[in-house]
Amino acid sequence: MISAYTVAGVLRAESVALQRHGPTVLMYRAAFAVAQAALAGLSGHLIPGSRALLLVGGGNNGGDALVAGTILRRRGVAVTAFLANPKQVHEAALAQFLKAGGRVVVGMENTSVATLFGRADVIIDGLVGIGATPPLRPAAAALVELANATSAYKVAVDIPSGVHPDTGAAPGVSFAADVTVTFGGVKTGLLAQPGELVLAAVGMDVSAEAVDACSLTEIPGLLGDPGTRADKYSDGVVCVVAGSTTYPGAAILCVGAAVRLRPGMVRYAGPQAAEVVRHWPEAVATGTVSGAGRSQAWVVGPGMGTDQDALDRLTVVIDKPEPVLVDADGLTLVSRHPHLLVSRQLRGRTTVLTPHEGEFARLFPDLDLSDRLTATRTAALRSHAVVVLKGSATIISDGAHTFVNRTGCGWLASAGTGDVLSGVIGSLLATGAPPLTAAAAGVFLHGLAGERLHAAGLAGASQLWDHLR
Ligand SMILES: NC(=O)C1=CN([C@@H]2O[C@H](COP(=O)(O)OP(=O)(O)OC[C@H]3O[C@@H](n4cnc5c(N)ncnc54)[C@H](O)[C@@H]3O)[C@@H](O)[C@H]2O)[C@@H](O)CC1
Ligand SMILES: [K+]
Repeated sequence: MISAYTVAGVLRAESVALQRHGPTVLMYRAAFAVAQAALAGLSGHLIPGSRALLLVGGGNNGGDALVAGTILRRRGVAVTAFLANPKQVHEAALAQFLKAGGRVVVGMENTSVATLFGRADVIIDGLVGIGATPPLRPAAAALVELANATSAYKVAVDIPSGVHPDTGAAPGVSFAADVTVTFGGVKTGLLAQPGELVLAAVGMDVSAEAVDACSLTEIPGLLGDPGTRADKYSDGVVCVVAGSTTYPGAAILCVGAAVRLRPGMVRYAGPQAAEVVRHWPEAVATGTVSGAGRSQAWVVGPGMGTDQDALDRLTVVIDKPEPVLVDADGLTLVSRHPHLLVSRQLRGRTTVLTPHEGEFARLFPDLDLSDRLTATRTAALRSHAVVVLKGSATIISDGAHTFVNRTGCGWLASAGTGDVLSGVIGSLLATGAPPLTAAAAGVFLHGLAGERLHAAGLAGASQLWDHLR
């Protein structure tokens, strides 16, 4: 797991490190890591003769960029610094940069800006770091837009400018980093960002400042070994309540994910019982929820529709004492009938909600989705549920602990993959895993399966099955 830190925590650790090492050493270490990342991005180019462009703001973040530029300059890279705020620039870093033969550009009118950006092989974003709050001022925003329009390799210093370091919110334009080199500790706002993340310790000890927003890398340790369990019942039974005559595929995808993930028993209850058994002879299927038999967890909603019949099925499942995962049409129905969730909440029953952003907005219309971390945490606290906000970086929270997932790839946003995810998480819930662990691990495995499928040159929700075990 990657622990993450708020700006306040990093600043406390930084003040200790500054006393011990002094500002010059810290900045040099930070800049060295940035220069290394830039050189790695230039691989394939001849280093002497390649071009780097620095976007330099008025604070220490700009100072880091200038020192990184100095290091690159000494390696033979042609480096130009665009000073966004020439009246306020890190003087010592600028002096070193000029001494090393760096070139400085001030203001848009002094040069052919398009040529400058268009020719750059690498662009280093040192406009603002953790000392600023987005949105960016217009001058900085304009530079970021120019940079984002190029195909240069993009390196962000500490945090992509325009991204809130604590929350990951980007209320305006933000630097589209290929890699972010962050110092001391990973800022919580970075966990939800796309792109590679490099941590440069620089000599700060942040251990006392960890917060509980994590990225998952240690799934096997979180889940037990299914091979050691005794029989089909001891591993937990999940019952899937999904599908309709309009959407039979959702039932098959959701059941299939559960069947393929774990060898224990999978039940299905709904109008697609015959189709489900035709696809998955392992599943035990029945037409009605009341006829489904005992289960240790329930998945309700994918493709079930939103008519009275669907509402009736949902209402029966909602009343179950076991953990219930509500997805898709189930979420739409819950947003129309909020008392259904409240009844589980009042009885202290485990609920997992897996909305995409549209469903989230219907469920929690007042929560601001430009800050996805806070929105998910608040939704979890309010609903007493584990909330899984799906997206390019899926966020999983029970209100107290928050995970941010970094596995997956773009096509996982396509139709049917959500049904597979519900089956995966439901299947893990049935093992008795703590709901937050089941949800976070399920999202991780689903993303990993997507990555493997993509690497194999394939895409399609039903093929995810082959990569789940
Ligand atoms: N934590 C550490 O130990 C280290 C921190 N360092 C760097 O120092 C940075 C923090 O430096 P500072 O505190 O000087 O702050 P920043 O450099 O992050 O930001 C301050 C600058 O941003 C401008 N600014 C503020 N709001 C803005 C907005 N909305 N739009 C555009 N410009 C805006 C200010 O006018 C000022 O010039 C870190 O992010 C990191 O890059 C490094 O020097 C290495 C060591
Ligand atoms: K930056």
